[in-house]
Amino acid sequence: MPEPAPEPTCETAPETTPEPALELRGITAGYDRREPVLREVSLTVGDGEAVGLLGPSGCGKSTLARVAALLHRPQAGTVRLAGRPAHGFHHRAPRELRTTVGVVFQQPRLAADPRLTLADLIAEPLRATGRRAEVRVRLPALAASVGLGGDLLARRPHEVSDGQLQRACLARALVLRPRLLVCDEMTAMLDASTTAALVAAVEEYRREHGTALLAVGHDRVLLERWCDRTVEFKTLLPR
Ligand SMILES: Nc1ncnc2c1ncn2[C@@H]1O[C@H](COP(=O)(O)OP(=O)(O)OP(=O)(O)O)[C@@H](O)[C@H]1O
Repeated sequence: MPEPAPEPTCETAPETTPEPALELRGITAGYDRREPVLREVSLTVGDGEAVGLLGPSGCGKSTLARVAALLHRPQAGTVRLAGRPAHGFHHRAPRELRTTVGVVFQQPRLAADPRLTLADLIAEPLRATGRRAEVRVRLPALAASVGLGGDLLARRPHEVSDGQLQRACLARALVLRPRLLVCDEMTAMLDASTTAALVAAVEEYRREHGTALLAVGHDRVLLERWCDRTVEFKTLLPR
């Protein structure tokens, strides 16, 4: 006779919901303390979730993206990354918090150091965080996953197209395996086929690593296809 299955007990561990990748609460931020661009804005991106942020030009989407990426300090409000507070630091947030977010901007030529080869551009965050040994292991696969191969990696930004440079910027944003990727108009300067290739590369990466995404843009059709949900900037303001 087989042993009867044990009765379930109420001591079974409760199911835990993972912390959201990003929680912004009551964010007030801008460039002039008297006239903030963002006033008490709140936004949550769940663990592994993809959220598209839409809104009219100048409403503050990029400012919000920069707050989420810990590149712009808010005047008020709280920022949590994967449940950990990332606000209120005297200088800037510690490195292990900053590296939980990767960011890609609209204009790769403004974001990329013109002196570095694409290989060095992608690998630099690994070197800067003392993980030099991982460069040889991780770089070829990551570069290939964003569609960069052959001699492109040995070229400098002025020797490649905007699309190729943006692929390198995407790989750089992913090289430390962030929990959250922020794409601020990542494809705004690119043609349809390069846009499709970059979005596919992000999606492939997210499928493999469960990375959450905050994608800022104007292209509603693209963001609705790409993301789990889209939000209008105005809905993030207090009611
Ligand atoms: N570095 C800065 N210094 C001063 N003002 C800035 C700076 N960056 C942005 N602003 C201003 O903040 C406001 C919001 O800009 P932001 O770029 O966040 O808007 P956006 O919604 O992303 O716009 P777009 O869709 O056109 O990119 C604008 O009025 C802009 O002029």
